[in-house]
Amino acid sequence: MVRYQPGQKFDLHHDWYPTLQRLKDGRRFNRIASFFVYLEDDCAEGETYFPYIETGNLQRIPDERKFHVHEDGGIAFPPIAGNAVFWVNLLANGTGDMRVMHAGLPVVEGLKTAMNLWPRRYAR
Ligand SMILES: O=C(O)CCC(=O)C(=O)O
Ligand SMILES: [Fe+2]
Repeated sequence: MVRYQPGQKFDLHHDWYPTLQRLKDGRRFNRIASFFVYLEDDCAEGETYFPYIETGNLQRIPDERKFHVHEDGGIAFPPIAGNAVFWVNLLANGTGDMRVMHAGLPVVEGLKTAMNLWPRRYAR
């Protein structure tokens, strides 16, 4: 769970681990994908921002309320309670994909609450 009050943000990062995480039973894993679910959207701004995702070849006009092209490049998803963003974190060879770097832009007013679900890929 993440919760933001006015002025709070989450700086640019990726959700995948640079090195595999190790469990007590010895298994090692990374976060293959992310589901980011907005639970509370009673706020101004606070978009989830992906600076390296381009929309150049979109086949249809997107709904601007769901996401928009950011003025600095990339795309941004405004928090809408009940909506979720899904993306894949790892390349086919298991290493992290830099294109899914993202940030939680500052919340200017109100509260934003959201939940992360991180399915795992285990090393064999
Ligand atoms: O708050 C956001 O929009 C992004 C949060 C995030 O990236 C995370 O919790 O890993
Ligand atoms: Fe994240």
